[in-house]
Amino acid sequence: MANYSVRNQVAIISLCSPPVNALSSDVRRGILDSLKKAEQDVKVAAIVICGEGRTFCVGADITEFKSEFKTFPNLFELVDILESSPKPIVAAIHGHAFGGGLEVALACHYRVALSSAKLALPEVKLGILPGAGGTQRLPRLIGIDSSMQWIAFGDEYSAQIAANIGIIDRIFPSNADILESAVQYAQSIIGKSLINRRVSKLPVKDASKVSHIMEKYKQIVGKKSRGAIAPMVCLEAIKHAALLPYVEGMKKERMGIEALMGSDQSKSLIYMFFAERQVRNWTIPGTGINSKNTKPIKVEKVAVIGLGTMGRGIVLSLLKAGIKHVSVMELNKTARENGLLFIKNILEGYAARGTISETQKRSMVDALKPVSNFEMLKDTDLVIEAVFESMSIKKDIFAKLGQVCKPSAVLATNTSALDVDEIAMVTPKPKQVVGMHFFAPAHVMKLLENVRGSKSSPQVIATAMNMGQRMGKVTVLVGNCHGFVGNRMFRHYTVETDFMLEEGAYPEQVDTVLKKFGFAMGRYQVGDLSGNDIGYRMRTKFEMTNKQQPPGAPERER
Ligand SMILES: CCCCCC/C=C/CC(=O)SCCNC(=O)CCNC(=O)[C@H](O)C(C)(C)COP(=O)(O)OP(=O)(O)OC[C@H]1O[C@@H](n2cnc3c(N)ncnc32)[C@H](O)[C@@H]1OP(=O)(O)O
Repeated sequence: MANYSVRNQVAIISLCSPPVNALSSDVRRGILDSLKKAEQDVKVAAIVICGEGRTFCVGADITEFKSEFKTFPNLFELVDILESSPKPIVAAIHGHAFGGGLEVALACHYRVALSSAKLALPEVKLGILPGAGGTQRLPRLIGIDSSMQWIAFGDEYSAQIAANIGIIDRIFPSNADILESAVQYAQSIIGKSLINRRVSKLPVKDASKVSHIMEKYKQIVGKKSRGAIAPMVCLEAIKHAALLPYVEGMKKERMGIEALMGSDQSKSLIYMFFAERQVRNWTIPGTGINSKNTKPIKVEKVAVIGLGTMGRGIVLSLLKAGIKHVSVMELNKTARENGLLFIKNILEGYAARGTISETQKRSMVDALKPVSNFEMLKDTDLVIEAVFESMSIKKDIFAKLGQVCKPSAVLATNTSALDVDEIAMVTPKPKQVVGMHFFAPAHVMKLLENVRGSKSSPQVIATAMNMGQRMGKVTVLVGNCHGFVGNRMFRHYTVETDFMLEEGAYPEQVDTVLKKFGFAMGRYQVGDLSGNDIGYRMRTKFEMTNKQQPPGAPERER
């Protein structure tokens, strides 16, 4: 839905569809009806489109994709109607202008934004392309090169970056009133010609270089998005913006979206989008305890024990999450020095690439606190143990943590398969113990499996879940069983690939096929990265007939 009002010659069309103002058929209809009112009202000289609540607009309503093409106006039609309005339209952006939301803004004649706003055309992450003129308007505004960067990878950009390259006309401070600022801006452009403000009418500045730019992005996409169809279709559609008039380019864009919408890849990515959100709503089966009724413990000081492959990545994830005090404990001098050097080098790399500023890098390095004994962890809020996958070593560490840590401290183990309850029992407060199973490399991989022990308290679970979300991880709560969920799934995959080795394939041949199929890494590369010894230990424990597993051994042991 959209609300309509008029203030000092400016009509205000405010999208009102909580929580994120997705462009459902009702919202599109509401915009169109309001636009007609504004166009017919002789007292209205300019129009502002804004979003109510936390955001401008996150794009098409993904839940309505199936009927997207059927209802009038679809997004594709709406953007052209907006752009051809005889009265100037200003998009007032706060929060997010994503996907169709940004396409609506591109169809407006001016765009203003709060400095805190984020912009993106992330459709490629749903296996589709920006199907409402995004592939045709963006190149006319910022050129082919930048458009390919924005559209083929779907990343979000700050309003400031968008202003630097010409998408945003005016930035307001993050604490400004976006509507008030936009109305004033709209008043300042009343009476100005719209000739150069209709983006579809603009030429594409770097059109002559399209073949060269296309080749460059084909190479990058081929490497970065191996196996994905949508990025290549996006590049093709953008190429047409350089080669064809707008109307013809739009026909090509339409062919692209029709081919991608409903494809297996798109269906899977959309499933993943909703699944990633669904897991935030965790629950403890049969108890009524859930994410809505349980508060996490406040976590300011975190410690990581062990600076091997996993510990380093976990430390980096915590630093990136903005934790200002990260104690690191590694008793082996060489491992400690190597680990700290690795962390600092990665932070240097982020700063060099502009992912973080120099100031952020310095504050992350300052947050690192090497510690040499357990006593120094006594006021830590959350300890994440990430040492060698051995029950006896972990029990030894948790017994010590149980003695020195404050009673409210959450004690987490990064075990990938061991029994969290067995580890918890060596501490005086097993309810404080939980599993936090990261995947290597932990600063890159988005999945975090939090393991609920039989004694873990709801607050402790909420704290682990909250910390995972603070780190930007897709955080899933799972039960305590051998291999939890991730490794139980992975096991079936490894069994099949191992059969292939038995049948004569080399590990690198198996990996090559998997990577060609689209996997980021081959199965045997993953083994090398995580350590094949971990798999060996897990298999030994898994074995139903080995000495440790007499007949009748409990299910979790099997
Ligand atoms: C004939 C031509 C037809 C063309 C049609 C095709 C054109 C498509 C163009 C598009 O616009 S496709 C959609 C592009 N937009 C996106 O992909 C954005 C998706 N959303 C996000 O990435 C995030 O929501 C956000 C914008 C970064 C905000 O993140 P935040 O963490 O703040 O909120 P969430 O928890 O993710 O979302 C809250 C709530 O809203 C639901 N939701 C978000 N986006 C959409 C959406 N586009 N459609 C429907 N629902 C959406 C989300 O599922 C959450 O719901 P919940 O029930 O609270 O879990």
